Amino acid sequence: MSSSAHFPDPPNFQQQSDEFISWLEASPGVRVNSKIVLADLRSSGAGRGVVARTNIPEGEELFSIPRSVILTVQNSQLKSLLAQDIEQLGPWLSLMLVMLYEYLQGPQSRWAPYFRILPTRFDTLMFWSQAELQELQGSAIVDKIGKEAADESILESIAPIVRAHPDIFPPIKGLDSYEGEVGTTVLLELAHTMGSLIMAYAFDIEKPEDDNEEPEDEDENYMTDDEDEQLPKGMVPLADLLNADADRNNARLYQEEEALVMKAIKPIQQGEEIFNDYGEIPRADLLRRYGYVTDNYAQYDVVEISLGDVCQAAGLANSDVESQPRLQLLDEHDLLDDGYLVVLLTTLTLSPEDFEQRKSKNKPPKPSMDANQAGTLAKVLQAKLSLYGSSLNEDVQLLASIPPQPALEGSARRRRMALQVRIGEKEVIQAVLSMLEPIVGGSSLKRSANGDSHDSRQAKTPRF
Ligand SMILES: C[S@@+](CC[C@H](N)C(=O)[O-])C[C@H]1O[C@@H](n2cnc3c(N)ncnc32)[C@H](O)[C@@H]1O
Repeated sequence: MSSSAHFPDPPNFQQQSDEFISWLEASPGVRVNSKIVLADLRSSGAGRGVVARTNIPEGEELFSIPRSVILTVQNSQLKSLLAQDIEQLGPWLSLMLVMLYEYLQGPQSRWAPYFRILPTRFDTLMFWSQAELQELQGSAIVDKIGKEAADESILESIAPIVRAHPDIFPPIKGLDSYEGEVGTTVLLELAHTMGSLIMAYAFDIEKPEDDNEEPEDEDENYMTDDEDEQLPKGMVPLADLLNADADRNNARLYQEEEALVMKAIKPIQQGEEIFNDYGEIPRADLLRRYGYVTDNYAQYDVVEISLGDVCQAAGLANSDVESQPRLQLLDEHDLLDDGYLVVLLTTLTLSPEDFEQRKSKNKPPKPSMDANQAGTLAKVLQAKLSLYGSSLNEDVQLLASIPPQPALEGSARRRRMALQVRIGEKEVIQAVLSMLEPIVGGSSLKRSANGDSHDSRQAKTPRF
């Protein structure tokens, strides 16, 4: 993670980096280009990162990690120690169990020098207290954290295996067992640490023969339900020490037959940081998955609108498809999914006569955005704005009074990041309200529910 407090032994930071690189380079088949260095970027709040020592041309290999060096279910000894097939737990939980095992092996683990440089504390939302999460009140991200579901999965699938094999999963120092209240709390903490490492560091590992196939787009949650569909995950040493930037990324990991190879995808200048890409994700998701926020990603911020939000603004009693004929009509035509907001608004704002006509022909209306639909959407957005505990103007002023992120620790850092997320989402809302205003006409949109005049912030391109 970003700041020094997230690393277990900050005074030995550089030494641990050096030991890690020595260990890696001594592993059979590993190649590390001498033009790169593992750098200490704590002063800019980015933990470790990889930097170019000299100019690197486009296409040059930066490092190559044989598949046998990746921390995976396949490569760990654990599978030979347990009778059951741990792969059946799915990609998340199986790797979590394997990482728990390797972590508890301490210096005996094949990956011990790797574990020593991985963070043990996280700013991902899974670790925020209720009071800290309060700062994100109004943001849809709070409902995506999935802490309770993750706890349940760990207790159901991981805990019984760990508890049944104290020889394989020894209790950490000072603990008798992973039974009872204290044991369970410690086990959950350890499992979440591994889960968070997987979320922020692991790669989906394609099978060699799948080289040309695009990996599935998943990972929405900390642990998703459709695990059968997912690729196995693995911790790829060094590849996961690249920080990320959606615009400035200059390297990519290629999954080859025998090894995973990081290559420059642009010419890289001496002293430049080498970035991977986590994709164009909103800052709320950056915070949830990776525990940091950067202004570069402000352009990807979104505001999420649920079916329920739209139905409520349109005056429907509920958003139950069975009991709402208008929703039923859309559902029959597969138009209730994401991406059909305008046709939803059009259907919900049809007059009763027009709707009856459409229904009798079993034909949804063509999407349109006149004053009616725009007014309903504006209502949705104003209702969203009213959910946040503060106005955009208040947030902007507050942010201006707080020091930049690298100077902050703990709750202060989290508060600042939540503020950035809130501001981003409210700016999207305000930008859309501004676009709707000429369509709706009149003065109904002049002022948002929180008292922000929305003509001040129009830089954002709204995305839904
Ligand atoms: C895959 S790791 C990268 C290595 C990490 N910096 C470290 O020291 O272990 C991902 C984590 O690095 C941090 N990170 C990645 N990209 C960043 C960036 N552009 N700025 C700041 N921190 C970043 C976040 O804490 C994220 O969870």
